[in-house]
Amino acid sequence: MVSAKDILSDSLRSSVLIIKHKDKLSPDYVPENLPHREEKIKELGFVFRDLLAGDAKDSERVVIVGRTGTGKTATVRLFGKNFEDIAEREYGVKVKYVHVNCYRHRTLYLISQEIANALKLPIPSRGLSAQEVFKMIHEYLDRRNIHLIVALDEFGHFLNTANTEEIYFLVRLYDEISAIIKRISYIFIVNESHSIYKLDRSIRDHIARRLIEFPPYKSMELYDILKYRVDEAFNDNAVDDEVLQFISNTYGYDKGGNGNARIAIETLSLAGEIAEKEGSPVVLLDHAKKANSTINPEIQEIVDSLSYLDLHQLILLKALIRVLNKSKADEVTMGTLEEEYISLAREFNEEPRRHTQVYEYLRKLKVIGIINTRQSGKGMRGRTTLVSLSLPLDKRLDDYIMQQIVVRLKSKA
Ligand SMILES: Nc1ncnc2c1ncn2[C@@H]1O[C@H](COP(=O)(O)OP(=O)(O)OP(=O)(O)O)[C@@H](O)[C@H]1O
Repeated sequence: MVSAKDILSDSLRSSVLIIKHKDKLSPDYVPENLPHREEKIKELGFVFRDLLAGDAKDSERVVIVGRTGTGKTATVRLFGKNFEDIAEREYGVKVKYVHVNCYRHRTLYLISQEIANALKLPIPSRGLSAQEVFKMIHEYLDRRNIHLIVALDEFGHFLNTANTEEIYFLVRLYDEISAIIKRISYIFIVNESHSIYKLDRSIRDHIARRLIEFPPYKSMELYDILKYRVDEAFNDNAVDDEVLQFISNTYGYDKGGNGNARIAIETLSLAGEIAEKEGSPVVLLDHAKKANSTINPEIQEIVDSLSYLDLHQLILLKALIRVLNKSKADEVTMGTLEEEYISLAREFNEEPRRHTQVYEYLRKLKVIGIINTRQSGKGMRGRTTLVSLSLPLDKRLDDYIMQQIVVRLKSKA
């Protein structure tokens, strides 16, 4: 009998490795180049270029805003590292860049400690306040003639938890510390712009003067990002072009996706692992599809179940998407939905089904998990059923439903 050890040893020896640098697919890895973020790096350079003058007296601040996975962290980190280098080598100016994650360090005190640690500045063990630590940091920079750029990533967490005085102290530092040369500059990274607009005006006006927006990636942008990662992390010719097209079309913002590079890279990485596990020397479309359904299991299951629905159930679903799109609301009343269904069925030259049948369809769609229903509470005349979609309104879903309707209509003809 073959021992378990032999089986393991054989499988290890014969396994095909197509990912040569796994670390380059990890979310923390910052590549040397960030396709489609070159302009943002230039904009950051523009904001901080006065620090290179040698006699810079003012500090700078800028807010970076964008959805998750739009490259905010990676871009700012890459900028910081390169800016430090260029300042020293080409201008003989000392600039230090420090990146603080405010999710992990969400109080003023923890932020001050983190900056001090990054500068290797020993803090006396007697309990100093955060304000005192900031003063020490400033004096340290002054003594060594250093300008500091602090990136405050996930800054929304600090804004949501800190009290007004702390926020005020941090962002209006040089109202509190008197200095001839203001040595500490900031990059505030926030996930959505509204967290800034909720702020007190005196703080908001102070930080939101300069804003750099990071839009969600379009599919051709994701394609370039993925291609670059493939070159860095995979063996030559190990990834089929269809894989890149599939992933970038799935997540591209212009194709109805969320424009999130992190998920796109994660899908690529997982597709690579699946291919390796199956012993395939090349990552193929099928591996990418499997990876995608692992990452989005519920959505995939629901989308699969659409192919079992019949024509009028699909028309009802399409009608729901249409009214939700029109009304920009999250839910619609049964009455409105039914009216839309009737008119849509007629557009397709179909005789609309009767009310009881439509109710039955709704029940079926609810069982599949694609819609939710609830009874309206107080505040509405009578009681009515409110219907909502349980998936995000997504153009791809809409297109897919339409495609299924067309298939059903054709097979009837
Ligand atoms: N233009 C790009 N080129 C290459 N890789 C990119 C690019 N943009 C983002 N990435 C990669 O995508 C992942 C997510 O990016 P990043 O963490 O910078 O996004 P983020 O906007 O800061 O998201 P969050 O708000 O969730 O922190 C990282 O692995 C990053 O390296």
